[in-house]
Amino acid sequence: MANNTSSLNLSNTTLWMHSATNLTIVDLKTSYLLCILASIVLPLLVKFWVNSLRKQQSLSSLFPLPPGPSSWPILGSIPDLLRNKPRFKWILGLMNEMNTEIACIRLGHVHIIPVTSPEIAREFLKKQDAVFASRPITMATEYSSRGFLTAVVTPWGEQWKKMRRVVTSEMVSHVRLKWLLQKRNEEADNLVFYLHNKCNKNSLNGGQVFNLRLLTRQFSGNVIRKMIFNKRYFGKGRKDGGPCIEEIEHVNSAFIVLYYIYSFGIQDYLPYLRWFDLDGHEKIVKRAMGLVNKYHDPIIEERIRQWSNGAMKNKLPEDLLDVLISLKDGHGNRWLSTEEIKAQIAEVVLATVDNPANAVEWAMAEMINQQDILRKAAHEIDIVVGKNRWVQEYDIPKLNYVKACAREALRLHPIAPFNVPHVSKSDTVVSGYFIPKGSHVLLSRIGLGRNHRIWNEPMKFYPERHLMSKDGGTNHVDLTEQELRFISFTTGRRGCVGAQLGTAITIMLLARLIQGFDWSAPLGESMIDLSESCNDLYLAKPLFAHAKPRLPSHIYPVG
Ligand code: HEM
Repeated sequence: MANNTSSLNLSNTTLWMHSATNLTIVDLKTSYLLCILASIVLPLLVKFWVNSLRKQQSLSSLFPLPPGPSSWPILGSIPDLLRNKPRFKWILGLMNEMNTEIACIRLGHVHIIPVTSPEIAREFLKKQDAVFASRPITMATEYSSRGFLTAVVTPWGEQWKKMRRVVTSEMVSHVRLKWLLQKRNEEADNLVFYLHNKCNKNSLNGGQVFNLRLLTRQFSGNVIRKMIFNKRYFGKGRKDGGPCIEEIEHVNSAFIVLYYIYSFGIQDYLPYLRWFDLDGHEKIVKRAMGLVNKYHDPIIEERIRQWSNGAMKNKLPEDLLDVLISLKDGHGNRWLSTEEIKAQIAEVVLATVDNPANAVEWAMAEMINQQDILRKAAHEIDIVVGKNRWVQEYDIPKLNYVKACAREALRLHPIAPFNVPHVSKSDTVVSGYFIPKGSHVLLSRIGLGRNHRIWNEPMKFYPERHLMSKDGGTNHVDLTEQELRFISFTTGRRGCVGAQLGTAITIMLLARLIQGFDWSAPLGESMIDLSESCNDLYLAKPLFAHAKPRLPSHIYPVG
């Protein structure tokens, strides 16, 4: 037994020794391999690190920052920003003084890069689009997006990708827009019904004077409310199709938020001062966003309850809110949280109301002063559509001149001084200038659209400029401008996803106004005053104009 045991022990020991030897050999081999690998990889890593460090150093030492004003330590040019209002005019004034189409203004720790040249704009948004595909973190956008849950203002990352996908495929895709066409048609019909009704009731020289700022903003608001909530009115509504106090407050609040988004608030450049709300922006934005949400949130919460308690079990989605609630992830759970739904709906309302309303208000003001342009647009509609039916979205491809008028309004009278900011994700060089990581690139909408180098007589409202092609032929016109000679929907990773809907709302609004009515300055005024507001780019005074029906009365919708 003992022998057996010892032989067993012996064999165990031998086995152990064998495996130990094997292990040692394996260990040795592994270490050897690791050493070889390390000796190859480590130097490579170090070289890569040194190179990228050198590249960073060399970028900033080889290339200058774009020209800009001298600035204070820590504060940068914030004292000048505080002294000069409106802030966008001060920036453009500086660029004019320095005779430059790209500049660098340091505000706190942020480099602001304003651009007025389409060639340089294309370098940012086309050539180096991937580098400039983020957005800044600001006080106002934090409120408008409920902490960066949405597609427009959220910095680059997974949340932005998710919500951009939601908006693109579930809210404004071709299929969705076709599905919701009837709702948009109802609002286009309601517009001419409301105007015609008013003209008949209180006729003044065969027509009536209207506030076109109110009309255009309400039309855009009505369309998006119908598409999202399947309703025009939040409250009881009005039989004549006009807005009630709730809808006016809703759209006005949206415009207030839009005004303060990216408006150079001090807290965005010196975040530790946010608590003091030095320029009062936070209080205003919080209140206005609260008013927008006051109308949306109860409807959204109630609808989510209906979907979860089975009340909608056998129903099909009727509007975009239903669509968002019923989206499912790979496990059959709701894909969007309640916060995401609320945030994205509010953002789509903001994204929809401003550009179409402002472009049409300005286009109408310019065209009323140049009646030959108005007549030409009306003539085009008469030829394409006739006088026995209303213009429809399917007519839009054929309404080249009407589209040229809207395009000209977007070029000459943009709603905002700058495009939505693009933030750089790394150091880079553009147009021979060093652009540090984290810079805010601001394409100037008026700097581009009114650039003398690009446009003949840039301050003239002249739709024909969009019809003539370089070879003397006629262009097919649409509202997009990929070459960034002015800003409409821009291009690239952060470009607008709502171009089709935006075009439909803008052109239907403009075309229905022109088709249904003859427009002139109110009685007693020979011309519309085209002065621009001192603080922004709106018409200084809302456009009031006289409308007179121009189609046979049986064509106008009733009730
Ligand atoms: C005439 C109407 C419109 C105009 C002129 C317009 C213009 C713009 C512009 C200039 C941008 C910023 C692009 C950039 O950062 O380079 C933008 C972004 C965006 N727009 Fe529009 N827009 C219009 C209508 C709409 C509508 C109706 C929607 C509907 C959902 C929409 C959704 C968006 C979204 C989601 C973005 C952000 C894309 C991103 O950051 O990834 N827009 N739009």
